[in-house]
Amino acid sequence: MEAFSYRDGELFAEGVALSDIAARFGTPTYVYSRAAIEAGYNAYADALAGTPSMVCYAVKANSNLGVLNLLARLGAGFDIVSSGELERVLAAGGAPKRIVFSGVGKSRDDMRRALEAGVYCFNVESRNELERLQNVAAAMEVKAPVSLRVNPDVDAGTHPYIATGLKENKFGISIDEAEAVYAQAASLPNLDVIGVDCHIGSQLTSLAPFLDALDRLLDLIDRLGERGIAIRHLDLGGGLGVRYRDEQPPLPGEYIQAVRQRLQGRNLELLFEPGRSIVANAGVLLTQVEYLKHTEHKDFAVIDAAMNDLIRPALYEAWMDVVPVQPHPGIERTYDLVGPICETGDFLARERNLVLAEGDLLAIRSAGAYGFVMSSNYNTRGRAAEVLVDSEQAFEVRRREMIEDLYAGESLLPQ
Ligand SMILES: Cc1ncc(COP(=O)(O)O)c(C=O)c1O
Ligand SMILES: N[C@@H](CCCC[NH3+])C(=O)O
Repeated sequence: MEAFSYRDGELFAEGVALSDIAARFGTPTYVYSRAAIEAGYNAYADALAGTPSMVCYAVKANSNLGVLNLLARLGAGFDIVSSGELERVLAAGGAPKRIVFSGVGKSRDDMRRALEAGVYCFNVESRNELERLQNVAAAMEVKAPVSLRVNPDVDAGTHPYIATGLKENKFGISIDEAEAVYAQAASLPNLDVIGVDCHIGSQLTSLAPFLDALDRLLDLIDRLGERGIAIRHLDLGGGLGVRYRDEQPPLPGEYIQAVRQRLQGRNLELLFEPGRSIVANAGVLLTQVEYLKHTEHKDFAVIDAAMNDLIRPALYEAWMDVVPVQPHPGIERTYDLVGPICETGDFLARERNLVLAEGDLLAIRSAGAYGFVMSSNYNTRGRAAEVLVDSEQAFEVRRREMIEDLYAGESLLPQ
C-alpha cells in the first residue's frame, strides 16, 4: 500500500485524510506514516535476515521521539552524532548496545556520556580523536570500543555538499593512512579495535561507488588481519538515495545482496547506517496557501511553510514534489511556492504547474528525512507540529511550538 495516496478525490496518509489532520493540528505540519517507516526499516532487516548484522538508523534524518520509538520497537540500532541524539535514543527506548557514535567533532563530554551509557562502538575520524578517546576512557577506567571511519576516496556522484568520501572532505581517515592509524589504535590500552567504518555520501543513486568503497575496505581488512588486527564488523554507513522526482536508486535488498556476494565467506558482522532511505518517503510537509500573488513576471503562491521549516530546496536547490491535497478544477498556472521569510532564497518549489486557490492545502512530498530536523526559528517562527499516522489514527508526536516557547530561556539585561 502507498502510504500517501488519493481516495475520493483527496490525499490520505494511510487511512486519515490530510485535510482532517490540517483541521485538527493546523499547518504547517509534518505527517509521517507508521507503515511506511516500518516498510523502510524492514527492507533492510529482511534483506539481512540470517546475516550477523545491525541496521543502525541515522538519527539525524528524523529524530522525533515517536519515530525513534517505533524503530526501537522494530529492533533497530542507531547511528548518532551528538550527546543530544544519544539522549533522544535512550528516551525513545533504544538499546545502548545497538548504538554507533559517528561524527568528526566529538567532545570529551560526548565521549564520557557515551561510555557511561555503554554504546556499541565509536566511529573515530582522526588520530587526535583517537588520543582523546584513549584519555577519556583511561580516566574512567574503561575500554572504548572503536572502529575507524575510513575515507576511501571514491566519488559518490551526489551533490557536493553531501559527498563525504573524497580526499578533500573533512570526514574520516584517508585510506592511505588507515593501516598506520589502526596500528596506533591497537597499541592504546583503553581502546578495543572492533570494526571498520565508512560513509561516502548521501542520496546515492547507483551502487558502483558503494561497491568501490567496499572493495577498498575489504582489502584494508585483509591487510589488518595480516598484521594481527582482527576486525569483527564492517560498517558501510548510510547514503542510499530515494526517489524525489525520477531518480531510480537501487533498493536496499539489491544493495545488500551485492554486498553479501563480495564478502566471500569473511566472518564479519555487517552494519548499515541508513537514514533517508528509511524515512524520506514516509513523510510529507502539509502546508496551506496564504496568498496568490500575480506579478508581471511571475505567479507566486505564498504558503505558510518556509525555509525555516524545510531548508532542502534553499540549501541544495533540492527538488521536492508538491501536490494538492484536494485537487479542484480551475486555471493552471506556473507558480513559485514561497514562504513568508524575508529572503529571496525562501522557496519550497519553483515553476510548478498547479491549479491553486487561497486556502488550498498542499503536501510537499518526501519530507520525512532532513525536514523537521533541519528546521529553525528564523524570523521567530515557531517550529511545525509533527504527526504520526497509524492506520486510521493520527497522533501528535510533537506539538507546534508556541510563541512563548520562542523566547523561553532568554532574559532582559540586568538593571
Ligand atoms: C556518518 C553518517 N552515517 C549515516 C548517514 C545517513 O545518511 P543517509 O541519510 O543518506 O542514509 C550520514 C549522513 O549522510 C552520515 O554522515
Ligand atoms: N541533510 C542532507 C543530507 C546530509 C546527510 C547528513 N550527512 C539532505 O537533506 O539531503
